[in-house]
Amino acid sequence: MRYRCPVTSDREEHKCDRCDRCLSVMDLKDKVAVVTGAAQGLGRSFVEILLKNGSKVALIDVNKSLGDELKSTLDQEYGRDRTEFFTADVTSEEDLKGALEKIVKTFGRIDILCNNAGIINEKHWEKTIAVNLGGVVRGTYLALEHMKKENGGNGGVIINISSMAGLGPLPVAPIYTATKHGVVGFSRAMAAVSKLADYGVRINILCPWFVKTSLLSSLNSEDYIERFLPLKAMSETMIQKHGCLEADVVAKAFLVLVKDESKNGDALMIDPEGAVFISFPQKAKDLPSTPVNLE
Ligand SMILES: NC(=O)C1=CN([C@@H]2O[C@H](COP(=O)(O)OP(=O)(O)OC[C@H]3O[C@@H](n4cnc5c(N)ncnc54)[C@H](O)[C@@H]3O)[C@@H](O)[C@H]2O)C=CC1
Ligand SMILES: CCCCC/C=C\C=C\C(=O)C/C=C\C/C=C\CCCC(=O)O
Repeated sequence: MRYRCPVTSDREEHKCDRCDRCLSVMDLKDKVAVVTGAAQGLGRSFVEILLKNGSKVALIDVNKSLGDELKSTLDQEYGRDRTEFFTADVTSEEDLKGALEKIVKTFGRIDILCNNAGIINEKHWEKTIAVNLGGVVRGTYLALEHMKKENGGNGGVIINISSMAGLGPLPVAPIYTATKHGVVGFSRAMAAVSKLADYGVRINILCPWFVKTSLLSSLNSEDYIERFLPLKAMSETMIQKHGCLEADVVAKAFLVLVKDESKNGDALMIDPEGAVFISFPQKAKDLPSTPVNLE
């Protein structure tokens, strides 16, 4: 059957820059992907969309029982050789290093990493920083050792999960906001490093609006919001007004960041109105600004 562009309907050579033929697109068939925080919620949706696109997926989570349960569900649908579950806490260097080494032993390589594990806990804020920012830094550094071309890796792509709270403030959760801004800054800087040092690895960021997962129930726990409890109604109003995303919709945006080879250091924001790439200026000096008179 002759090719027909799904965007322009062209049958001949063309340049719409929107279809798979015009864009440089990563083929996920037989690629090896790793997802942290994979046992439920967004992580689970990322695992499933990678499997549907032909990848093998290593699931990492601190919750062993949920991870084992998901592994047996996936075995029935995709076959036993397509996934493996590894128990690891992303705050532990020993755990995560060990898990990635076992993954390379099992599957032979790592092509895709999604640093997704995250929590909201404003009371135990040091833990929130350790998981949300520390886990992303650790995962990125450890996986690059296996993925970068200078070490004999095949290159690939790392997707770090931030939030819209990585682009603007979520008043009910200042520490969470700080970690998610940190994920954006770290990922952009590492994307520049990867390009300059020719690692062959793209590093991108996903920034979702509120999603229907167990994380949302943090909003109902005084233990998690602590001193910011009076601001709880503000977040509830935001959700009532704009709605809440389904995890499988966010997974479609994740897939764009994985596949589009032209994206490195890019942040994709997704809310109930749709998905948009965020335009950051190249330099801080190019940010919108207002002069201040110091005299
Ligand atoms: N649900 C939402 O509204 C939004 C979530 N996000 C981000 O998406 C990511 C996933 O969140 P959800 O799926 O909503 O949460 P979730 O609570 O449904 O799932 C998180 C998973 O991470 C695992 N996990 C937690 N700490 C871990 C650790 N130290 N090591 C390994 N695994 C660990 C949990 O066991 C759980 O399986 C997080 O980074 C979150 O900040 C971003 C925007 C909105
Ligand atoms: C401590 C309880 C918080 C409960 C909220 C639960 C989950 C939230 C997860 C998020 O990542 C939040 C996602 C989107 C909203 C973030 C910022 C608001 C928009 C900022 C802006 O528009 O400038």
